[in-house]
Amino acid sequence: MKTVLVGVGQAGGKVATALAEFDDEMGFRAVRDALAVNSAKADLQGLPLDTVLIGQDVVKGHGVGADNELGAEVMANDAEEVMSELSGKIGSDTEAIFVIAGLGGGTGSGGAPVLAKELSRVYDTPVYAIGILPGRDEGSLYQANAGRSLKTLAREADATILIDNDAWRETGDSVAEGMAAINESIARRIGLLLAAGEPVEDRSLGLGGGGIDRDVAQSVVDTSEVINTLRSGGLAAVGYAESEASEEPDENVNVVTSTTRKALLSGTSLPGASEADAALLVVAGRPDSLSRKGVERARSWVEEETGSMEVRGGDYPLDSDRISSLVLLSGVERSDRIQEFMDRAADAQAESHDRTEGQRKRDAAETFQNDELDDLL
Ligand SMILES: Nc1nc2c(ncn2[C@@H]2O[C@H](COP(=O)(O)OP(=O)(O)OP(=O)(O)O)[C@@H](O)[C@H]2O)c(=O)[nH]1
Repeated sequence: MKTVLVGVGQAGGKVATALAEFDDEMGFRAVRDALAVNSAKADLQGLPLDTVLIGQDVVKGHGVGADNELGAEVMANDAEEVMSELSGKIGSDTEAIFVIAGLGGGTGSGGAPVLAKELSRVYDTPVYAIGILPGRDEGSLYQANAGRSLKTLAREADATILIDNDAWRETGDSVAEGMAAINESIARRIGLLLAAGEPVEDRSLGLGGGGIDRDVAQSVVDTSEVINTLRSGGLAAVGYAESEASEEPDENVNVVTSTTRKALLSGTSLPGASEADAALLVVAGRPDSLSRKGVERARSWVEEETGSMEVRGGDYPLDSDRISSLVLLSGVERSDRIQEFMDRAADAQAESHDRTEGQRKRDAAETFQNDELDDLL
């Protein structure tokens, strides 16, 4: 999937960098170009990407200090410059544009929905967002910011893949300590998803050694399958797990099914999200040891677990000693994790509005429709 990345804000710039570097190291060539946009000059310095500094006349390069309304405003004011920089990167062969941002801060939280809206207005190419949710311990301003940003982003982007900053945190790690590891996890998952539709070069993938055999490394999962899985719009999540494989396909039936189970039940970017409108399963491994039966069983299991009849899938030939499963879930609005997050965001906003607490029981899917949480735009 030929992709252009735009990282907005600090988290956006760092994750876009991690993803572009992963794609490059693996030789996937799915990431065709990347741009980092920020209102804080210091956060752009040192990034190995092209950059645009926004809001210079307002915040003088110092960032918007977690004020996401100001983040939205400076992006709107300087959208022309950002779009002009992007017009040199987005070509007729671009298959997707990814806007990446941490939703709890200011620049990315406010700027990403504004940019997604503008990109959708100008380009026919699908515009997807990767939205990073603040960890539970990040404070109510971050929760409220993320709630408003997510509500708006979900409306403006064609789909929003959510990453929960608590998802892959080791016990005892603070969010800050775990950040590099989280960014690597995001890069691997999204990187493999983007690569699924691309032919790959003959080099090691780092999945237990070995290189990719050019003769068999064709794209089995087509880019259109990723796009169709995300077509229902709304919120999405990715799950991933890998395990040691046996040489014989028959011995790998259970490896494929158990790895897929692990990917969905304990490896997703949004813990607890398993109910979905649509899903895509990509099982990667050495073709002569990959069990077709295992892949079919895993796909049926994903259908049962997600409650979706729209589960696409395929295997991805990879000369590796390991078998890995990547699951893309689309339409996860009804998950408990989203419900819990939207409740927290609405409470945090109510607190900041100095309101007495309203009705406590909310339906997260409805929170996207009603006015309990203010839109940002
Ligand atoms: N996964 C991940 N999350 C990050 C990273 N850096 C910051 N975050 C999260 O992103 C949110 C804050 O967003 P930032 O990107 O730092 O803020 P910003 O968009 O630059 O906005 P301002 O600094 O307020 O102008 C918080 O929830 C952080 O936990 C990162 O490198 N990786």
